[in-house]
Amino acid sequence: MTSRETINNSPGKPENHPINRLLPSLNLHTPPHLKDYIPKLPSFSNPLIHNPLYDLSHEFFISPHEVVLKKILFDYSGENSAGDLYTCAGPRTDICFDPKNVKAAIVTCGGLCPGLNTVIRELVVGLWDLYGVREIFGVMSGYRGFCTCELLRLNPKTGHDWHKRGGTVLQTSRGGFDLERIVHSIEANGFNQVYIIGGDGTMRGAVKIYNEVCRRKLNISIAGIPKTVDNDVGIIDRSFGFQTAVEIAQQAINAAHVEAESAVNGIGLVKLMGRSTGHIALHATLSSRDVDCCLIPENDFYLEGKGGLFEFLDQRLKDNGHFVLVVAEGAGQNLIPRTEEQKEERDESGNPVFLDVGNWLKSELKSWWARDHKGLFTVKYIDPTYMIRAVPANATDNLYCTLLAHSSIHGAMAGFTGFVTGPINGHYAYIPVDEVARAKNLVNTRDHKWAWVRSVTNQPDFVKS
Ligand SMILES: Nc1ncnc2c1ncn2[C@@H]1O[C@H](COP(=O)(O)OP(=O)(O)OP(=O)(O)O)[C@@H](O)[C@H]1O
Ligand SMILES: O=P(O)(O)OC[C@H]1O[C@](O)(CO)[C@@H](O)[C@@H]1O
Ligand SMILES: [Mg+2]
Repeated sequence: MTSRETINNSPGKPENHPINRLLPSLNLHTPPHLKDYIPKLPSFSNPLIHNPLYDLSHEFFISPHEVVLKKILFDYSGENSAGDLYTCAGPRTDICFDPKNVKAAIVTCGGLCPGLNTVIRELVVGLWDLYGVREIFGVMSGYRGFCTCELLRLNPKTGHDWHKRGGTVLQTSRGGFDLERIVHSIEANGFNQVYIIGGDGTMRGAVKIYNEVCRRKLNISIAGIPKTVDNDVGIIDRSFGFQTAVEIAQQAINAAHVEAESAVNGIGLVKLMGRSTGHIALHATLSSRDVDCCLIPENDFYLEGKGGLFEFLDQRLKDNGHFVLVVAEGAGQNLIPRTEEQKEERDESGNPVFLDVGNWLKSELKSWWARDHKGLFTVKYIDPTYMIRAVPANATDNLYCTLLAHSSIHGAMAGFTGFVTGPINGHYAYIPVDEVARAKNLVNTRDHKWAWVRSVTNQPDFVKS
């Protein structure tokens, strides 16, 4: 349902200006709208027009033509250097739901992430205060809650302090996705706005729900809110809770550094979350500056021989007497010996189950030292695991969650559906959910950030010569 229009008018520029060459290559990624399949959708005035708290005189409402440019830095003299435009998020003058008739459902799926409770709280407060919606329900325990019909009635009073709490008051789960039962439950309960908060797996589920709702031509808006502590969701700038997680990860690295420095040939080994992406490890490394080597899933490494980890570590121990090693949980999985059964292991959502790279590294380090060295040697392994994600959001993430939730409400009220809300270059946008479900945000080991890690740590590139 994603429509891509080509923009080809260029007001105010001389015909031969080089920037004109960009215009044919701009793609507008419009989120689906209920009108796509319900042509006679009613229209209502946005109640914010009568809200005395808002100054409507200056660019308050978003026009249908306001867009956010994905790639804001480009060379306009080059070929194919322009890019993608996304619909600007925010309130519209006309909305497609009468707030009196809105019945909203909110669900959280997948792993925890700091800020989940803030998003839930702000969805409730925003629906209630901005639009006057009174029928708001939490669906308990992820997608499974639609099937069991476990609902929790929500209002701003019940959720007033949720932004101060880690976790999700609605509980979450993996697996249990049953499309038929979910859409049946949405219809049977009379929900006409469904807010789905989750990561890449959740968004793949949201695409299926949206497609089925669309096929049945139901007047129901499906709104996705991207959540993942790993920061692996593509297109958007970053996911909420990520900064909080990086902050907490610092504490683990600090402790590892203190332990390593205080021992003879001390190694401080920290394993951080990051299933298939090393964003947390990378950002924590860059912020800390105490890290000697950072291992991420996007950059293969090896232990023995020239250019390997042990050679580097040996030299650092000789130079500094200690070593801090940060490893993302998804790194080195191809190096750890495993049984056929372990290779096949999946969690309830179908995600591969990892072996503990930290424990494996610890044991490899000890064997290496015993084999090739004499004298004292200590490895202190710190695995903060869930501690970095089971905390309340920090101030920045709390604000982000609030804007995200309110932008999402404005989008659903305006009749958008099958969309995800997220910041693109600092501006909130509505992105087709199928694009978000496909886009993966990996660490680009060829960009300046990874180069910066290499220059801070001086670690090898692990490319075998
Ligand atoms: N391809 C898919 N189709 C339908 N549902 C899916 C799909 N992939 C995952 N899901 C469902 O989405 C929910 C969450 O998925 P998953 O456990 O992979 O977490 P996630 O949303 O990726 O979040 P995170 O990885 O940040 O923890 C689960 O209920 C799972 O069954
Ligand atoms: O919550 P679970 O099922 O233990 O899964 C943990 C995984 O969830 C995440 O926190 C988010 O995907 C990963 O970093 C981690 O591998
Ligand atoms: Mg995921």
